[in-house]
Formats: sequence, C-alpha cells, structure tokens
Amino acid sequence: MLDTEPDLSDFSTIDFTNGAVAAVSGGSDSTALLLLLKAHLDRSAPTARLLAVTIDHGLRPEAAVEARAVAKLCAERGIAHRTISWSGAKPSTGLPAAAREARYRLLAEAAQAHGIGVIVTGHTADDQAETVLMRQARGDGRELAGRGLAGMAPATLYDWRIWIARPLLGVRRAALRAFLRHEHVGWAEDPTNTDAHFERPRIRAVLGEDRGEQRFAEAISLAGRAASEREQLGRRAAALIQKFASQPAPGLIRLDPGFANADDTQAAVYALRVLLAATGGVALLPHQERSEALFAQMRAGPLCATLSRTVVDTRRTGIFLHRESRDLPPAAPLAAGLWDGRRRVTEAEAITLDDSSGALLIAPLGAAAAAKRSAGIGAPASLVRAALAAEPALWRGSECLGFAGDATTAAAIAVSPAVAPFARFLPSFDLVLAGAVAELTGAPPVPALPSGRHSAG
Ligand SMILES: Nc1ncnc2c1ncn2[C@@H]1O[C@H](COP(=O)(O)OP(=O)(O)OP(=O)(O)O)[C@@H](O)[C@H]1O
Repeated sequence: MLDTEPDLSDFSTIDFTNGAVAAVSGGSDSTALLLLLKAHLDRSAPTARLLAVTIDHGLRPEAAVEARAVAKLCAERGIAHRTISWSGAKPSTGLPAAAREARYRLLAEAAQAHGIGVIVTGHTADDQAETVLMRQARGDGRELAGRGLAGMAPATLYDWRIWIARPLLGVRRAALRAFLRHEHVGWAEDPTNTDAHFERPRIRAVLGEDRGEQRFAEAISLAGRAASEREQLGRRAAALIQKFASQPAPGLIRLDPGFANADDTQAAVYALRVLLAATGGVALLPHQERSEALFAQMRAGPLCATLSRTVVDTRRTGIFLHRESRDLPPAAPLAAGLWDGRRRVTEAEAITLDDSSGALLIAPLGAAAAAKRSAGIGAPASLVRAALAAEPALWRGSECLGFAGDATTAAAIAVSPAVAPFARFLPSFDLVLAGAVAELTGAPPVPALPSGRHSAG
C-alpha cells in the first residue's frame, strides 16, 4: 500500500471485473485517482484491465501538452493510455455543456471499444460542496427539497449503457495533493479553475475564506440529507407508478383515476412530472408549480391540458398521457441515437440508406397511417390513434414501411423506448424511479450497478 494513501475504501465497493476506464485530465484529482486506482487494482484485482483516457477538447492550446504528460506518467507506471480528441463542431453557446457531453460520449466509446464495464472520474468532496453551493445559490433547492441539492451521485449511468463511478467523492482535494507531492508526481493547473468569470471558481474562493471549512461541512451534510430524501421520494413515486400506471398502446400511458386521489401528494406530483417528461421526450422535468397546479386540476375533474410536450386527457376510464402532435421531428435519415428524446435508435448502420428505390427515412407514423392501425385495449380509440401517430415509423418516400423496430423492420433497426429524463444521465439516487418507468414503457432494464452497495432493490 502507498503509505500516504488517503482513505479510499470506496474503491472496494466497485466491481472491476470488466476493467475500468480512468478519466484523467492531468489535473491533481484525476492524476491521484489514476495512481490510487492502479495501486488498488494491483493489490486486489491484478488481472483487471485499466485504461487511462485523456480527452483533448481542443479548446486550450496547453491541453495537448497536458495529455502528453499523462501519457508519460502512464508509460512510467505501466498503464495503458489513450488521448482522444474532440473533433466535432464546437457550438458558440453552451460550450461547457457541449464539451462535457462530448467528453462522456468519447469516454463511453473508449470503454465500449475495449470491452470495459465502468468509467471512473476524480470528482472530490470539494467538487461536491461546490456543486451543492452553486445549486443553492441558483435556488434549485426551492424546487423540491432533496432533489437539486443532492449534488453528484456516487454513480451515474451514462446513455443507459455505462456506469460512471466517483470513488473520490468523500475525499478532500488537499489530501489528494498531499499524496501526489509525497509521490513526487506533478499535475496540471487548469487556469479556468481560478478564473472569477466562472461560477465554480467563485464558489471555490468562498470555500477558501475564513468560514470556508464550516460552509464545506454544511454543504456536504446538506447533500447527504438531500440525497436520501431524493431517493426516498423516488421510491414512493415508483410505487405509485407501479400501482396506478399502465401502457395500453405504444406511447400512451394510462393512470387509474385513483392516482389523482393518492394520499402521498408529493410523490404523486413527482411521479406525474417524470411521466410527463418521459412521454414528451423532455430531459428536464416540468416545473414543480405547474405540475402541482395540473395535479390539483386532475383532482377537481375532467381536463385536457398540455405540459412538457405531453397531452393530459382525463376520461371516465382514466387519465391518459401521450406526446402532443406539435413539433414532432421532421423526416430524417436513420441515425443511431435518441429520436425525439424518447426513442433510442440503434443498429441503424445496418440499413442501406441510398438504395435505388429511395432513401429510408425515420418520421412520425402520422394520423393517416395511425387511423389504419387497430385500437388498443382499455383506452379510447382516438387517444390510441393520437399516440400511435407520434410513434417513429420507417418511410421510403411517401410509403410507410411500418413502425421503426417492428418485426418487419427489426432486422435492420432496433428502436426501444428511452426514459427521457434519465436517458443521458441517470444518477444512482433515481435508480428505482427510472426502473419503474422503464418497466412501464418497455424500455430496456437499467444495467446493474458496478457495485453491490447502492442497490436498486
Ligand atoms: N479532459 C479530460 N479528460 C479526461 N477526463 C476528464 C477531463 N476533464 C475532466 N475529466 C474527468 O472529470 C472529472 C471532473 O473534472 P472537472 O471537475 O474538471 O469536470 P466537470 O466538468 O466539473 O465535471 P462534470 O464532468 O461532472 O461536469 C475529473 O476528475 C476527471 O476524472
């Protein structure tokens, strides 16, 4: 064991059977992560593969030099390393979010290409405190006690396919730096970390002031409480979904009328928000206040309203949710990825896109084709047709070949429901809730956590 190794018991809760990708920027936290993880694997899983990956976003000239320094360190320590460049077009607005999205995509692709089962990042307790304080400053906590303030989860499922673990979330940055100094290993300082134009460095500076340690402790304790509240609320909402929700036809959710009278109003509103976002294909949950108002209307009597791109239609037989017909995606060539935020297209490469009879397109089934389909059971025919009309279908010119993913087209393409609010990032706090929505909609089950500790049960 390395003699100044900080207490890193969290490594032992991660399953490294299928190896690990260590995301290493070259900063102190991820450099320490790399060395500590290597020591842990050498000790307890010597056959497990370790691949260090550095993403060069192409945004700072020093990034290439930093990546080479990581490569050199890896070569010295016998660790496989890859530098991957983000070569795509860079947006003029929302650059940090786009860079983050690209970073996780590239890390996931690297893991998949090497058959590796988990990505680990160097997020620390300091990052956690900063995140919570930033969210508090933005007022995220008002929305729902326990959600925004939970901070970063110990594990997050990316793109519904690979887990990102954060084993250093309980470790202070200062301890990691002390460890690196002791090991005589240097690191790169990212100038944006101290640039007061950015929110995080400003918060970081506050944590370094007189009452910084106290504020740090308060933020971490708040995050812990908020995380367990969020998890509990998610479980209660999941139970309501299991009890009251069904899917009579693709894209159509039916809530039993008893849902509107559920005693646990807080959980019912939360379940409603998640179902609205999932049905509409929207990543962000609809506003708390608007959702509360909608729920109150549901209690009061029949209604037909739209929220989060979802039509809510109450009938004698139930409360029905389906994607509204406005702003559906236009016909487009098949491509792997999320379609309308709510359907996941895979294996699209198997299609011959430009055959002689015209390119295959993915587009909504549309009202005319939906009218020819037989109605579902347990739902008004008009609502089944409205839901089906918004389902993705394969087209050649004006000829509809059938639902994308149907038996007739399945050989070439796979389309499965995506649980929109969690399709890109599913924090382990929300595992049970996301699992309930997946079961309801027929989405693939959530892949098992890379550890036994944060179990979905
Ligand atoms: N360029 C990079 N290459 C590889 N890994 C990176 C890179 N940048 C960040 N990471 C990984 O992400 C962790 C957090 O980094 P940082 O705090 O700079 O990113 P962030 O954008 O705040 O985090 P998040 O990705 O969660 O938003 C690092 O410890 C490292 O594991």
